[in-house]
Amino acid sequence: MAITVTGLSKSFGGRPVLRDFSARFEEGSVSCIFGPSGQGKTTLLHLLMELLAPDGGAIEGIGDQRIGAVFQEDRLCETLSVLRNIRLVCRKGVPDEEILTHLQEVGLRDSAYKSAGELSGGMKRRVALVRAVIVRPDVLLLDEPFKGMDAATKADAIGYLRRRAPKATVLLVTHDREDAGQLGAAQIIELDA
Ligand SMILES: Nc1ncnc2c1ncn2[C@@H]1O[C@H](COP(=O)(O)OP(=O)(O)OP(=O)(O)O)[C@@H](O)[C@H]1O
Repeated sequence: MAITVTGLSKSFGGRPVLRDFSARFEEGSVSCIFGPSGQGKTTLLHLLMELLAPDGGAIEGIGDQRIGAVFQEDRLCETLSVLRNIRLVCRKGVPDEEILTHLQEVGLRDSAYKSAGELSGGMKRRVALVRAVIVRPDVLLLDEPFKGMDAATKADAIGYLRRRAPKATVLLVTHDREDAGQLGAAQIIELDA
């Protein structure tokens, strides 16, 4: 189902962050969201996830869909192993082997039994990406998911995303213009003042 956003507005402490923002995200499409720091990219994702309420406007088409998210922060349980972090979002009965296969695809199989807190920044991002993708989401909301990854690791992560979530509606917040081409983005949204 397509997601439609109409006339969305949000202010914090009287300062407008989003003003009359409208967009349509077609089912199964990739949209990249660019814009300088502080222009409301993360806020937009939080509104779509209903972590924030808008001051005005409407969001339609997302309510019944399964959402996977990579937040701007990793939001991992640092003392739990990588495997356990991912298991937290999986249904009962998902075998370890399935989780390990996902981890292998992003180059993390050898880190499966390490505590999340021991990983580098780019490794944590990949764990967060697997955690978002493994639930087979209809909608993927990704806030700078490739932060801290070198070019080769990022290429692997993009390949993983395209292979494992080919039908998801993807909204990707990024500062890297090349991501749009690599992900075959159908739409580019510029948020700026
Ligand atoms: N919960 C909040 N309370 C108060 N102000 C907030 C809150 N969330 C965001 N803001 C403010 O809203 C503005 C937009 O923040 P947001 O994180 O959406 O920007 P962004 O475009 O994602 O930036 P960046 O590229 O730096 O991640 C910022 O000025 C931020 O300080």
